[in-house]
Amino acid sequence: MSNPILQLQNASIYQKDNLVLSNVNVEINKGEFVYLIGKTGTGKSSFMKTLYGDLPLKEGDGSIVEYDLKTLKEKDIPFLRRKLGVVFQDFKLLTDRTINDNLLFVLKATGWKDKDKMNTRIEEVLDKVDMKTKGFKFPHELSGGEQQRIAIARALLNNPELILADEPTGNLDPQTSVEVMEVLQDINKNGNTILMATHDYALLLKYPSKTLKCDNNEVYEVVQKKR
Ligand SMILES: Nc1ncnc2c1ncn2[C@@H]1O[C@H](COP(=O)(O)OP(=O)(O)OP(=O)(O)O)[C@@H](O)[C@H]1O
Repeated sequence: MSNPILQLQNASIYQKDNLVLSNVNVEINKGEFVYLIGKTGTGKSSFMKTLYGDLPLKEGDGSIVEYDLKTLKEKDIPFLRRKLGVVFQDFKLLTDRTINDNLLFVLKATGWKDKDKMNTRIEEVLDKVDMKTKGFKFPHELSGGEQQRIAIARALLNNPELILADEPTGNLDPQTSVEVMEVLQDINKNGNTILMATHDYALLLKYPSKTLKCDNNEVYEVVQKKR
């Protein structure tokens, strides 16, 4: 039985008054790994931003992790983001504190209070991305691939129902991209649903999965050829 975690119907995606994508009909079910591809400027980031409440959904209908995007209020956004894990191309780690303190910052900001529980959760997520021994380091002491693994760990802290990854391998070399992708694949196999925007076609070929394409102001599902 399908169990949509994300549903858009006749949605239009705007950047201010500019229509970026129209008539978007997309459904993502629990447990899926879905790519969002398309040339630069075709609207991948705008699509993602609409999903995490950074751009308003002005036309059409949309629901994500049980939030109605059409009626989403400013005050709902922090709560929506707690049910989403968002991963960016440029990692967005806080440079003035250690990895452990980066993760602690997010836990405190999202309402965690118990110190032991917070430390346990930090260990758990670092373990999931194979970075358990690196918590004491500062971001600049880690490689790009390691920083991205930390960003994925941070996204996992609150057990998100959906992970939105916008070009997570965009700043990484091909070998490191594969390593980060392996982490995302493992997380998906453990039950997390992932939507990943990318223009890395090598990854698509290596890890084939459901693919949505932005092109010509539309989003449609690509049927991958069997090789
Ligand atoms: N802040 C903004 N204000 C106005 N227009 C914007 C803004 N950001 C992006 N756009 C426009 O919206 C369109 C889609 O951009 P978007 O960043 O979503 O594309 P993208 O597919 O993610 O590209 P890339 O792969 O380069 O990140 C482009 O025409 C872009 O110029």
